[in-house]
Amino acid sequence: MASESPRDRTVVVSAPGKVLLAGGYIVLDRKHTGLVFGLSARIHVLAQQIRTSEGVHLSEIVVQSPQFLNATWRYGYHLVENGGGIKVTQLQSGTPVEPNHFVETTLNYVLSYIAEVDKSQASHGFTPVSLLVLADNDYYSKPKHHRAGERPSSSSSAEDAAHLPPATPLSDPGPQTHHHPHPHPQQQQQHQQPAESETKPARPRFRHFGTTLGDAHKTGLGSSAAIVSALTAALLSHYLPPSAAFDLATPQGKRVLHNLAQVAHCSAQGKIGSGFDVASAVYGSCLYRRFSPALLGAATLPGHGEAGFAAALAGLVNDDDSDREDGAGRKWDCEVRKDRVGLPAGVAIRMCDVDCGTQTVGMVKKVHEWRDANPGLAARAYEGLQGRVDELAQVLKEGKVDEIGRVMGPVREIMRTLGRDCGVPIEPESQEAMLDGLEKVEGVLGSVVPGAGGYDAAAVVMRDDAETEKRVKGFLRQWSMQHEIQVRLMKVRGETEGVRREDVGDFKLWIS
Ligand SMILES: Nc1ncnc2c1ncn2[C@@H]1O[C@H](COP(=O)(O)OP(=O)(O)O)[C@@H](O)[C@H]1O
Ligand SMILES: C[C@@](O)(CCOP(=O)(O)OP(=O)(O)O)CC(=O)O
Repeated sequence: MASESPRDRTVVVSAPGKVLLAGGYIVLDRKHTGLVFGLSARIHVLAQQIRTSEGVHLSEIVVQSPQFLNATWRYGYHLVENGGGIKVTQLQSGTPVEPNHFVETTLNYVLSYIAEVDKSQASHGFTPVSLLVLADNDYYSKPKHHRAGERPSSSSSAEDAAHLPPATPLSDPGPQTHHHPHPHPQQQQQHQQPAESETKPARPRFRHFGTTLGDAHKTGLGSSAAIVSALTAALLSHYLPPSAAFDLATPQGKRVLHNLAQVAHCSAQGKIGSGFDVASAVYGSCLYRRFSPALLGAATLPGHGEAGFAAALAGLVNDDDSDREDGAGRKWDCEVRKDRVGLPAGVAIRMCDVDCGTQTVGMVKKVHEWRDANPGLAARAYEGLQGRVDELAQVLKEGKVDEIGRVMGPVREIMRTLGRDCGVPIEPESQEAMLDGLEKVEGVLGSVVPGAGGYDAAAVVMRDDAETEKRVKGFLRQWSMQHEIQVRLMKVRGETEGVRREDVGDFKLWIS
């Protein structure tokens, strides 16, 4: 008899989105740090064993995002020879499903790690698991017709989504159509509602976006880092037995999670960024110094599937060949300073989504070209920005509300100048004008273009009261009308906590 019932292994883990309030570009350099806040918008992953009828053997891993159309990814897996790790293969049947590269890569890395540290998983095979991804609503914009209190006028993709055919059970390996094997409770609720009900239905906690994931409009909160981190944590918590000592609540558990999620995220991205987004998904708000990029080079880690990959991955993630107790021999040399970050009481960091359709590609590449061509100038600009990052962190941490504006102004100025020097729109004129206007609204303490900058987002540090929120929304409404763009204040706000286990009871609707 199995010692654990399937229910025992059901876990829900969530990880927050991010906003790099100050330190864009300089944080790519280990000499410098960035001030990053976790966000209240989280991506949750519910892992539960798929229960099969007696005698039926399934070796599937099913990932579903029930907020999107055609978003069920089914995988088989096999052990690659010569210690190349576990490789998952997407199973297609019926309507083809677009691959989900971040999910697939995370499964490859995390299952390889688990099979390496717990050899019994490799010999017995992984028990079939369902992984449900539930993203807080602010990660994606609403479909246009739901904006500004409008009601949908006719049949639309969102409405179609609300009338999807009934669901097939998760354990059914039969042909797939574009509907969700796991029904969206919003759909279930819709069917249960009395037809004559004229009352506005309650806003669902996880709404259906009525589109495929590929067509969804992202609001730039760092969905890929949050999903990679939450999926990694859910898999580790679900599969590793207590004897393997993976515990998300401990510093060692967080370290393993952080290292593994960074490696998987970099691989899926196809580039090694600073990693501030994964660090804040795991640890929450912090002053972040990056890890040395060489850590993930071919000298440390063979490619996935290559001979020796699994053992090298486990060694790198566990970082267990460090020779000193204080960790000084550790390979992972990133720094996460949570003690340097805080927010004054009564002050909130809020995010604006700017829907302007302007893309900013290759900004990092251009900034680096400029930096390499102008080392002296660049070093001065980077040092100047570092000074302001530290000052801003200190003012926020020490609760000096009256000084926030004084220290945020120069952050904007340096970013704007950097953009002009490099010929990239870090704080383009349209954003400059909007932020100037926003900063005149009573209760707004400061604003910036977060992260790499560009046209599509703004972060506002403001007094956390209903009156200020009303004035800011009013300003943005007017600005949107006058400039024929859509700018809206999202509900999401800066929050300090990183990854966390959620109460499974809060997700009862989603448990099969
Ligand atoms: N709700 C979700 N369900 C499944 N996969 C998701 C979800 N949200 C994001 N992803 C994954 O993350 C990718 C988006 O990553 P990216 O373009 O880097 O966006 P971001 O800037 O938000 O991190 C998607 O293509 C998908 O692979
Ligand atoms: C330039 C950067 O320092 C900051 C980019 O921050 P964003 O928040 O703009 O990032 P994305 O969500 O990936 O678009 C690059 C980095 O640190 O990796």
